[in-house]
Amino acid sequence: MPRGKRGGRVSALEGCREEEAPPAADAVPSVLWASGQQPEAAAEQILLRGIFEIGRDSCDVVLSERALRWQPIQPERPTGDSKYDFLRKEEFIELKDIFSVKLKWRYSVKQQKSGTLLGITLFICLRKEQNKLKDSTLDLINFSEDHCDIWFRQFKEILADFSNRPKSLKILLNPQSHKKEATQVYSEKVEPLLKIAGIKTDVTITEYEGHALSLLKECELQGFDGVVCVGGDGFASEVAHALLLRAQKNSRVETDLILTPVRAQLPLGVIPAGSTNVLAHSLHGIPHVVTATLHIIMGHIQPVDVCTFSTTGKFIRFGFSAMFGFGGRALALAEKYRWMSPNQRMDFAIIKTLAKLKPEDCEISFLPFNSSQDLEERAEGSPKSDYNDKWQMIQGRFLNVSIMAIPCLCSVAPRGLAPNTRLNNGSMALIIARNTSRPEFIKHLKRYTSVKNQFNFPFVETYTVEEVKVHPRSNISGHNPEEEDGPYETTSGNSFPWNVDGDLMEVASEVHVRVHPRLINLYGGRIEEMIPK
Ligand SMILES: Nc1ncnc2c1ncn2[C@@H]1O[C@H](COP(=O)(O)OP(=O)(O)OP(=O)(O)O)[C@@H](O)[C@H]1O
Repeated sequence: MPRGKRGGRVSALEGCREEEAPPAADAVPSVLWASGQQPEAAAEQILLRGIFEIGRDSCDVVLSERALRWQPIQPERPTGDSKYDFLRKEEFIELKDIFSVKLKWRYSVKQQKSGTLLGITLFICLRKEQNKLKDSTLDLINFSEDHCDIWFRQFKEILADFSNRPKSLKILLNPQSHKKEATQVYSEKVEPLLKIAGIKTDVTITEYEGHALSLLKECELQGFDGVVCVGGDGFASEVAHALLLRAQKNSRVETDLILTPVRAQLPLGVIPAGSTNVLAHSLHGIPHVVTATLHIIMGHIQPVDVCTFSTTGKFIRFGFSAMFGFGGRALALAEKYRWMSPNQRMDFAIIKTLAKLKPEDCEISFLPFNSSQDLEERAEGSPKSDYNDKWQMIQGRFLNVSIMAIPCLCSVAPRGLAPNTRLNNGSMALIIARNTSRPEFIKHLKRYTSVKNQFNFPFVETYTVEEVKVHPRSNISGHNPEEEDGPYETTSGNSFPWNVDGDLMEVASEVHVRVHPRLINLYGGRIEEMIPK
């Protein structure tokens, strides 16, 4: 059986083009695989066994149902010599970590069409520290076309069995996100990986605010396995809202007042390319483009809780988190300074809103989380029996009210704005900051950046809830047209600004927020599983 020359590392060949197998990231540090939990080899059926050169060694390679294992071939040694056993240490990768396979060819300048087969390249998803995923390659070198063909077809078959992985995606890209880098992020980091994985894409670059919403109302999504948005939180929230609205319309759910929404039909992938990437950060534990892309490619799915926002019996929108009071006012003010860079205008608005800090006089009623009810039942919209009489009410003057269905991890709050909630535990965190002095409130805000408990202040209360109604008791503090750049201005007269996933929502009266367990599937890994213990 012809084999590659010893020591002839393929990536080191000069003057050659390797077309079929483009170089992905750096080669896999094999020690990483070996240190993982090895799948039980003995019990597995062997699919193929053969010899390939891996790295600089000729290896005995075994492909079984769950893993690919290899061991350098060593000359016979006297038995019982532990030193040589160590040298023969087996390495492996699990098949579930492979996302593509290509034949590796060498083309010289003269060989434009038919090149020389060098072997097979496997594209692998590696788990790194801090929840990061990274793409890598493993070259299996063998010059025999027949040999490689058998292995190549076997790998293709294995990959085809991962039916949860998307084959075709609708991509929506906001070119205006953050510093307008979403297009570059997509073409440089996302598209090459999707191509290697053989995923078909249909890309729409949005042209105006609300474009994604109107497009997803009408466009044909048959044939797509998922939708992916490239942008920030406002954009991701718009796309999630659009997918959920579409699902209600398809199921003929009355959208004037959505009580028990149906789940979105397609999963959504979120590529972080905005000024705030709270959703992607909460989903993946890190706002990292390659990690987000690999979760999509690998078909990792997370069902995630979603809130509905309504007022006076009318549905407004879907969303993942909201802030009323300080958070809403700061966003409303930042929106007036769109000409500034995103970070600049938000910093400026926060400082200005702090300078004019004012409590909101309101009544907050909430339904505490009923942990005894089955989440699956709730997700299916089963009635809540007599639990409705458990509503509680608090009133007073509040500086900020946060209502969050997801942990809201972000760079300024590494533990999350709502560290006690999970992506899909069927509850929301209600965090209330009562009126206090400005220095005390600032101290509370600063705590978010540290690992200390940001809620350990006498004026802060936290609840785990299923529903919340925020009812401002007077409208006086609403719109104040006299105050040219005051923090209370809204664009629609006497209304109160809310910050819903970084988007401004202006509502004049009571807002009713309800959480709906696992309403949308998002591409992402389980953070709890991913954080090393
Ligand atoms: N082509 C476009 N032009 C202007 N706005 C757009 C366009 N496409 C989408 N949008 C809107 O831009 C808003 C903000 O986008 P996104 O969240 O991606 O960026 P961001 O930089 O994180 O935003 P923000 O500056 O609000 O934090 C979204 O609400 C979205 O509807």
